[in-house]
Amino acid sequence: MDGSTSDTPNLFGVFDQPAQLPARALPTAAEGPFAAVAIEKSVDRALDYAIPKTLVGSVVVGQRVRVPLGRGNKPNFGYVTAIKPTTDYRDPSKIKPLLGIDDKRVLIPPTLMELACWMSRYYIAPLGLVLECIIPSAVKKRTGVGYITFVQLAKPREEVQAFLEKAKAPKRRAVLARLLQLEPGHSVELLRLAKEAGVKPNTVRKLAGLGWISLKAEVDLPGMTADTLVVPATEVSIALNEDQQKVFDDILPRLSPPAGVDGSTQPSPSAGFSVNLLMGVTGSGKTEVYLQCIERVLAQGRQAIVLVPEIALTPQTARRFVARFGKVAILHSGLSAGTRHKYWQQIATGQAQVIVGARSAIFAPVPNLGMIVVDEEHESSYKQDQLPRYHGRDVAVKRAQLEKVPILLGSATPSLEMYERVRREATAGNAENHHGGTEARRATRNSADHSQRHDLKQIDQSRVAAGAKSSSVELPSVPPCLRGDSSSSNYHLLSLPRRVRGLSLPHVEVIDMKQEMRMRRGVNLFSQRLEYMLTNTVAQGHQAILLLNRRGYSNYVHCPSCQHVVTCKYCDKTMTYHRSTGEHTLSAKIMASAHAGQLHCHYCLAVNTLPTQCPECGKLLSLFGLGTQRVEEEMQRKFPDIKFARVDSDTMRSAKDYEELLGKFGRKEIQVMLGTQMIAKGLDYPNVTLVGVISGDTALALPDFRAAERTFQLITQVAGRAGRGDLPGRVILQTFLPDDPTIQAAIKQDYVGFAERELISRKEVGLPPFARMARIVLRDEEADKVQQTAEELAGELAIAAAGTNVQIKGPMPCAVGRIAGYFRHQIVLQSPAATPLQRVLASVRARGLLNKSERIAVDVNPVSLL
Ligand SMILES: Nc1ncnc2c1ncn2[C@@H]1O[C@H](COP(=O)(O)OP(=O)(O)OP(=O)(O)O)[C@@H](O)[C@H]1O
Ligand SMILES: [Zn+2]
Repeated sequence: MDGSTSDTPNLFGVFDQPAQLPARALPTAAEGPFAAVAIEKSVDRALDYAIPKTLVGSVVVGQRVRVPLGRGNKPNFGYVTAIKPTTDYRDPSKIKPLLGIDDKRVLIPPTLMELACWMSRYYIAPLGLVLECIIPSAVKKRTGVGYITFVQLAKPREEVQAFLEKAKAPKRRAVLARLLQLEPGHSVELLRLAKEAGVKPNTVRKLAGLGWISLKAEVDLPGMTADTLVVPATEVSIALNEDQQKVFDDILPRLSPPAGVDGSTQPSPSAGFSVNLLMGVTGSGKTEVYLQCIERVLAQGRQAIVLVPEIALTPQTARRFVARFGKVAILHSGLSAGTRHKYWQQIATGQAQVIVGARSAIFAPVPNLGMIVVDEEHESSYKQDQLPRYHGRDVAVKRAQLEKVPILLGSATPSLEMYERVRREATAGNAENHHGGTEARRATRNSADHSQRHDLKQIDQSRVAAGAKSSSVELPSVPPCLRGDSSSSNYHLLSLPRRVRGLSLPHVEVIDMKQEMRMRRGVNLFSQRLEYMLTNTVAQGHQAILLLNRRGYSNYVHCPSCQHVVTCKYCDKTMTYHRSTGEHTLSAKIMASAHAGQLHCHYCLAVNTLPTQCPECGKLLSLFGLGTQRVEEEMQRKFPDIKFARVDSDTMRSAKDYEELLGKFGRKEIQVMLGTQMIAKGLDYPNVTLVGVISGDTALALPDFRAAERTFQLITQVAGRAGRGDLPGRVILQTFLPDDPTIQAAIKQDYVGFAERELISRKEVGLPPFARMARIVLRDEEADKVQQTAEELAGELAIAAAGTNVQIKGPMPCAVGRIAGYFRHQIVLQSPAATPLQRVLASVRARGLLNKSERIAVDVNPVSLL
């Protein structure tokens, strides 16, 4: 970054009235300094502009500016990424001057600028687009900002004095006389001046037209920042239990501020960047550990950012932060533009101490970051599925590294990427620095015996903290500079192997649905066991959660005579039947004509009516496959007295709907919630004693190498909702594949066992986390054309990859070969290491072959391969 940022005006300086230069007939300016500007549009590089004399010193890195672009010199917005004395342009005389500063504030502080540049490189996204995504549009548009007009004399005091002596107009005299009372060079608010002079504001303004005074509009900062953010904290810390305390003590030294921040001169040897993966079973009190770590950081006058997968789905978690700290900004999608801007301003001034939000909260411009927490780090909703296709968790790790602060990642089911990396780096760090890795390992094993559920045999547990004898003590004898790359020793695996208050994990009972089908007549969505348990649970006044990870009624409309399956006209996907609300059907396998409802495509959102007969042979159609609507129907029929609610994106239109529903569930007005993965996350209701998984298999068959991982995570997470109060929890897991190893691991809630097995098979076939992957999806309305373009691009990639260990796979049609009328082909790049892969992509990008367009999407570290 350029040194010129050091004299950056206060982040909240006044907004400039944009300095205007005529757009046409731009003077050329060969002299420096120059500003490199990333245009908001998708120009894939920063362009140099000359800084006009009048603006030298005012233009700084991170500001939003106006620049001419293209032949017509059309004004465009962009962000200053660097100030430089010279330019690399071959003909500097052709360089255009910058038109003006749009906003005097530094919208992108230096570290965020660095982060943006990294994202642009890493995720193959134009820098301007990355910056666009970092700054909320309400901030750019300055929504809700009030202005105050200030008045100042524009002529020498003597001249004003002389004028006063002869002028007749009493009102003007009053105004000018008042201004003369000010200290030279000072200004006064227009409204106040008018009032004090006993004139109308307009009278004052007229004096500006006559040249006597100058007016200057300044942002009403007090109005912007003084607000309701401060809510009195109502909750006090809970005393940590032994496991939590061990984890906390382990992290504590890494939470200390760098030297000087708290007046100390000695830097703590472990302060700075560290990655801490907290592997804690469901209900083990991870959130309490986050809260107490954050408390420390706030006490040092620093701020914390907390990422949660989706605010709307985790209102309980968000509330706990507010209850504990008060000055918390919760960035949820329901904020008005004005509030969003206000929050941004409050964050930037350090008034908001804790920022809680979904992935984009990682861009909060906090002035003095102390730590980052990523809750449920395994969640795929951290990945953005449009440009820039970043992963919020990975960007968070990068930001922590740039800011030299610790990051705490928590999950009961860590992503294999994170787990493998932390385990590897922690071990490497230990082996390198300790020479005692094995010893530490032995010590860990001896004392880790209480964690029966975590089969620790196979992993190198050298850094699992809880239950271990402080195994991840930092290594004071080795000065930081000798530790080599920080990544070798800054990774820590921490664990909370037990639930709080001695509660046990719920018992999981597996029901083989094949057998169930043989035993009972007809199609039964609920096994006898689940029916029994449900009745029993409700009879005892307890509550239940039922999971079915598919919405709609039936995902498979099929003709039993000719085997025709109804697919979307625009996608290679079966249509899902959605019953109209209020409609009832009488049996699961029923004539289509008895149904009223529509066919929905979950890919392109197309909606059709359900055909009355098979379009191929004219016979009657059947409905196959489960959806939440169908389970709802069966609930109504079998348990007419149970008060239950269906929770999926069709019934929950807004965050408010969901909050209301959770409120009812909390007050026990609802006995059973039936829903998609929406209800699998973070819910903490002590009265829930039963969790039913209607079909454990829905995600297993997806053509994606993460299918097993997703299945394991989902089952374990939803199982974790049971038995969080004093009563033990039970889980009924229905499956057609009771012997599948993933289902087996899920039954035992054995994360380590699952992870180790899955990692071995990923390693064998060279899939992430043992390979870096990038996926390029091309699309076109014409099948031939997309194939041809894909082949050309694959050819170029192959040339760029020659002599490297980057494999180019494809082009091949995507698993979903057509979406919304577009044919889709993909090319997958894979390499054992990240760098060569990045190099290949960079070289092809530099030739303009990956430019942003509707027809090509580059996804680095994709989370889905459909
Ligand atoms: N030391 C403690 N003693 C007693 N109760 C605790 C303690 N720590 C946390 N709790 C309580 O236990 C419950 C579960 O804690 P928390 O929600 O933090 O678990 P978690 O690990 O984040 O769960 P999950 O991952 O399943 O969402 C909460 O109600 C919390 O208040
Ligand atoms: Zn479709």
